[in-house]
Amino acid sequence: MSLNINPVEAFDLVVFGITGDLAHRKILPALCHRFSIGQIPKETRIIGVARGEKSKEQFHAEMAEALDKHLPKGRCDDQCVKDFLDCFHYVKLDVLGEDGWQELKDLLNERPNPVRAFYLSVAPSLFAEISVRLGKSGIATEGSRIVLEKPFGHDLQSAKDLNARLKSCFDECQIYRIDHYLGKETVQNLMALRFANALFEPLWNSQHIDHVQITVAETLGIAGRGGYYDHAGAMRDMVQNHMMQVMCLIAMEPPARFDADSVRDEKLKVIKALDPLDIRNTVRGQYRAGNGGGSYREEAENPDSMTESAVALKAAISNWRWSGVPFYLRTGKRLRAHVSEIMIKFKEPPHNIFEQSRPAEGNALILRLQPGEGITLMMTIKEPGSGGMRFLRVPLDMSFAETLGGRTGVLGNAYERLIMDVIRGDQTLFMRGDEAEAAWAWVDPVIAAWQESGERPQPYDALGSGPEAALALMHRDGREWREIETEPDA
Ligand SMILES: NC(=O)C1=CN([C@@H]2O[C@H](COP(=O)(O)OP(=O)(O)OC[C@H]3O[C@@H](n4cnc5c(N)ncnc54)[C@H](OP(=O)(O)O)[C@@H]3O)[C@@H](O)[C@H]2O)C=CC1
Ligand SMILES: O=C1O[C@H](COP(=O)(O)O)[C@@H](O)[C@H](O)[C@H]1O
Repeated sequence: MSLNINPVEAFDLVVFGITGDLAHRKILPALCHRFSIGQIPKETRIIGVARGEKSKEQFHAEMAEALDKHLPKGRCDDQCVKDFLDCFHYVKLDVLGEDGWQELKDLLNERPNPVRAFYLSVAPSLFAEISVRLGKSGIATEGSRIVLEKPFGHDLQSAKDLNARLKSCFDECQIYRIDHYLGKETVQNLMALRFANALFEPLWNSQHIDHVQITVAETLGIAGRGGYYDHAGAMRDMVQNHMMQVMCLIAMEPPARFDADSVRDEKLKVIKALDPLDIRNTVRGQYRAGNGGGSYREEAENPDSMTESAVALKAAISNWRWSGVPFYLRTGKRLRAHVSEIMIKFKEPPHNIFEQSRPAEGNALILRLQPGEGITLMMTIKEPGSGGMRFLRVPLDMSFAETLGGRTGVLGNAYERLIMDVIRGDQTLFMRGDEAEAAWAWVDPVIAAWQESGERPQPYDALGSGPEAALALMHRDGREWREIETEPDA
């Protein structure tokens, strides 16, 4: 199969926070890979910004080291890395100070490329300050794009304040709020599955679907990120953004077109149709030492922490399509497997003609986000050779790696797709400001209720199955979570 990589025009990308973890682990490898496959022209300029003094040679050496560490082997040979580094410039600039801004402006204006983008890979507390400075100094020109990392605010009020400050300098069409889950192949495939196939859409409603499960389980803990995480917790870190975005893509009505506003309008309608979360339909957990793993509180260096490292909840969407179909969401750190998946559980056949042997369960459609991206349809078939009609549940399995062969290798991480979308000016896979606010409006009251309750999150064993109460959340509805298959962490 041939690769469909459309080259973009040369662009100028300023990365604030070029020395940071995210820039090294995700942004640089993403750009380097797209450069190596010829999508990014060599006239592109990548301008790194941070506070340290660095010579050009030192900066290039640091970037080369980061690539050596984080770029998957075989993605780009030495000559290609060398050519890629020729795109790099460095500006020493403390975004809270006055120095360096003019140098950045002069560099950008020296021989400007048609597209100018600013990637804010710095602490969220700096987002508003940087965007206002870019706007007021004229460094951000008409049509410039600004990319904001997550978290977008800490609650509804802070998200509104940030939106207001951003919009004082940028139009909404210039603002790209990253949610890297939207860049994952299977998440995009969810839209292809629903809207490029006629098969599923007629079944995609409360008449045929019993319930939906969304699982994001991680084996990683919070070591090294405790400062941020202990003030956030799983609800803010994962549910308000990634999981709600995935839920929206499952639940939204077909947009009229696959363009930014059509898709985002439909997602927003889903968020607005969510019933307020009842605290009794939520579970929060915090891992304790177990199975050789340390406790959350040790990792957070906060012996009294009340922050949740796991959440499970039952959501209800009050509209014609989804009335009576629960959406169960669960996420947690330090669980026994690293798995992200969606399960659409269909209802059992309405009438059983096999009176002696009823198939145990209805069909299930499973979309695996990671690892081993793919789609599985659980079917019921007749057990071969058995006397009479006895049934087996078997998978109709499609692994992207097997089906698409070499083509999946070229995809790289979710950031690649999203960064290239910024350069192309396509906002479809980015959150709009009103979506981010609506998502906060949904989770804020539960976070407040948890805090008011004064109750400790339920302890669960590190590297175990998660809080017991999450199982009970399902059992009391006569349902079960899909078993998480243990696979080595990616
Ligand atoms: N790391 C991750 O896995 C993820 C990160 N994010 C988000 O990405 C953003 C960056 O995170 P991360 O890379 O982990 O953070 P780091 O702390 O590793 O990096 C922060 C960067 O900001 C720079 N910086 C800090 N203060 C200033 C300043 N006053 N002026 C100029 N530059 C400054 C630092 O450079 P220096 O100190 O050299 O000046 C450094 O390059 C955050 O918003 C985070 O929430 C989102 C999802 C995942
Ligand atoms: O944004 C975040 O996502 C990661 C999980 O991302 P994944 O692509 O590895 O599934 C999570 O670990 C982190 O806490 C959160 O900030």
